[in-house]
Amino acid sequence: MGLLQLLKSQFLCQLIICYVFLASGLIVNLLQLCTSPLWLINKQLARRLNVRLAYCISSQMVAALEWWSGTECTLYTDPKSYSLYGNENAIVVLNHMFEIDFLCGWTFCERFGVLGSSKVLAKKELAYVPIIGWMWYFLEIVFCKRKWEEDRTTVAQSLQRLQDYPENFWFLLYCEGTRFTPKKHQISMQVAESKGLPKLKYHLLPRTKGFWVTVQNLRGTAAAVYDSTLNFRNNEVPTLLGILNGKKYHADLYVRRIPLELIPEDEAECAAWLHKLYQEKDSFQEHYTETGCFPGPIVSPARRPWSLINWLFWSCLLLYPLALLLIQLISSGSVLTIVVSAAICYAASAGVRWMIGQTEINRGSNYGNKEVPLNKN
Ligand SMILES: CC/C=C\C/C=C\C/C=C\C/C=C\C/C=C\C/C=C\CCC(=O)SCCNC(=O)CCNC(=O)[C@H](O)C(C)(C)COP(=O)(O)OP(=O)(O)OC[C@H]1O[C@@H](n2cnc3c(N)ncnc32)[C@H](O)[C@@H]1OP(=O)(O)O
Ligand SMILES: CCCCCCCCCCCCCCCCCC(=O)OC[C@@H](O)COP(=O)(O)O
Repeated sequence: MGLLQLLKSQFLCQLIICYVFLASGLIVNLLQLCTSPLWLINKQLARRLNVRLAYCISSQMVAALEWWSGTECTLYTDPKSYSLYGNENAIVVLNHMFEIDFLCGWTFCERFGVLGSSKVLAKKELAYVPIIGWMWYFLEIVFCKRKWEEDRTTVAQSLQRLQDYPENFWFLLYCEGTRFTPKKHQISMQVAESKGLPKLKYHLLPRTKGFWVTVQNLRGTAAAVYDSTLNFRNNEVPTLLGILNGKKYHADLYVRRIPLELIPEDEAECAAWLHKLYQEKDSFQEHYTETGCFPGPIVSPARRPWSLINWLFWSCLLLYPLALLLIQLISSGSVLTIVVSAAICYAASAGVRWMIGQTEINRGSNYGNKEVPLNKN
């Protein structure tokens, strides 16, 4: 292990990264709250401000991936589509198998200049995660309860609000609805069988309603669907804790641009289209497993310095007062003050650990885990 790698694996370094993230995140959340009155006066300006404020938070996680862990992200795509990425609104359909797939998605958003405005159809539980969830509230992220009866109107309404969004955005949709586990896979394949659909090896059966409602409500707003399939080299199982430890991974992303006009308007036809798309995605994963690459030319965008610059800015701003505070604390000699400060540090690190836990598959939800009564055709 090299010296730099040893440094990266030190708990103190990780503590500093988490402290900067936590302190700057709460400051940004507060600034976002301060933009509330502006929404009534100049909504578009409030949105633009929030895009930049959100960038301050999400780009720190991107910096951890790109600059701290040195993880490489390779893009396989058609060079003709490449020039459109970042210059139009798009719906991104991504497989949901890895704990850091959202972070790899964010990395590509950063490289194409849409990180601050990127959106997702997220489960409601994530709205309550401090910093990220609160930041999302001001970014007009679309939340769902994964109960169609309740979601059908709320999701459509939230999507309609994006029709006059002033910045280009990518709207991420994990059509599988939950992360891949062997049990969820087995149950969803029973559903596939009951519907007479071919079995998938690497994906759960996609839920089609969210996709249909998104396409219908973003017609005229988004230009295309970016069908994206992600995998990691050498059968790696990447984690956020691994990233914080400075572990380097290598992600490969295969993206196909599909103009929105090619997607059927009728709900049943749109569902069938999505099922076919997932069968194709499954074949790309099979190709990856067999050959170690995706079928397509590599056109990788380089990482940009902005996420690192943002992180250095917040570090300079927040580490100096922390150092002063520590010196004062030690020189005060008060046992009570030291014990209270240690308790605050402990509570903060437990909070961060809980947030990291939100990304862990073995702490995931039970959605898709319940056997459903099947009507065999
Ligand atoms: C150039 C570079 C390109 C790309 C870069 C990549 C990405 C970057 C882009 C953007 C980044 C932005 C942000 C990223 C940051 C963070 C993201 C973080 C995480 C958030 C992710 C989540 O929270 S995922 C969970 C929430 N989302 C979803 O669930 C979406 C999918 N779900 C749906 O669409 C659902 O339909 C629903 C949620 C709208 C409604 O849920 P409900 O449960 O009510 O579903 P259904 O009505 O669909 O279910 C009933 C039907 O499903 C059948 N069924 C039953 N059991 C199963 C089963 N186990 N598997 C499959 N199907 C099942 C059942 O038979 C019913 O069938 P019908 O025929 O009646 O439909
Ligand atoms: C600079 C770096 C500092 C890092 C330290 C702080 C880390 C804080 C991390 C907060 C992350 C919170 C946002 C998480 C997004 C999680 C995405 C995700 O994968 O959600 C799962 C859902 O899709 C499906 O849920 P399940 O049904 O599988 O259950």
